[in-house]
Amino acid sequence: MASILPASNRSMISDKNTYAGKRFVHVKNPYLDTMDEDILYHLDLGTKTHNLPAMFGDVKFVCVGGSPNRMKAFAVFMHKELGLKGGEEDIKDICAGTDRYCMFKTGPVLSISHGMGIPSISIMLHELIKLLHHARCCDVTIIRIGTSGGIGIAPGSVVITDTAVDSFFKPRFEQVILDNIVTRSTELDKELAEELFNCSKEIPNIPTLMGHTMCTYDFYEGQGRLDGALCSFSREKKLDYLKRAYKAGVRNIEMESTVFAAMCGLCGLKAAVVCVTLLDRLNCDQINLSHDILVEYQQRPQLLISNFIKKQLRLRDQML
Ligand SMILES: O=P(O)(O)O[C@@H]1C[C@H](O)[C@@H](CO)O1
Ligand SMILES: O=c1cc[nH]c(=O)[nH]1
Repeated sequence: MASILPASNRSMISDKNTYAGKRFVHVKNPYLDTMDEDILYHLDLGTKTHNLPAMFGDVKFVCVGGSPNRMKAFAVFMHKELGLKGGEEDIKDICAGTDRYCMFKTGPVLSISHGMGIPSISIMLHELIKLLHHARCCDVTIIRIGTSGGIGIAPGSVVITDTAVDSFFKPRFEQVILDNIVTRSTELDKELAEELFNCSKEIPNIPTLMGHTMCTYDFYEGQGRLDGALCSFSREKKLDYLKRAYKAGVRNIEMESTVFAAMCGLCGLKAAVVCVTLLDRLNCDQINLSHDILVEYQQRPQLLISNFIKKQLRLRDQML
């Protein structure tokens, strides 16, 4: 594991990579220490080309989501909510040199898009975690704000994930490394999920619940949809699967939570997943919401997270 501390200080690091009460982001790769330069290719950033501690050292909250527009909208919203100087035009895409991901920073909040699915978010997370490590960030909370399909709950409900599970309803993420399958835990920060749930009680008219989130490798067959280009199962089999998922505690389905939980957990980031549901999969497969409703639903997790961040910052100020 690479360390940002001089060797003489390493005995002061606890198991959780804390130092003098601070929780640092850690990487678990001995080769990183031996590299003269680290190019974060898909973010268009690097340790020699950018002063990462100066650019990102104050980051305390990282919010990620699939869509670039949603993550830009979230950064603009946070900027206003935090009462920071300057307007929307000042919030620029830090990764503009690449069209793989978008990244916006406002005060201590970083907002990044990750595209769709496990491979896409995984590449982004490798580079983001290295970025936070190189920038010497500490006490970082990371939250995925996404969309999902609900099971047995009203569309527009917000699900705070207590456990991310795979398609077999198991709390694990299987990563193929060389020709081995490595199984990693998908445990999320329970305290953070509880805090978010308590925060949601202060926001009227947005039904919010805690439940398991199932993460799949595909939107269509992988989520038991009958409306893809391919479908090899019956309506009865689909409903039987989704009802078994519900019985196992699954309340929504998306495509990133297991790898997100696994990677953030291994690297010392406090992580949560908060997704709005766009439909009830027990009733339908197609998303037929109007544009306005879709936009409003996507703002629901943003509203909750912005309230949470403001609360945390107020608490921190009181403690200083
Ligand atoms: O964060 P988003 O809304 O992209 O999350 C879900 C899971 C997939 O990436 C995508 C499928 O529509 O939405
Ligand atoms: O049904 C849905 C809706 C959004 N995202 C998903 O992964 N599934």
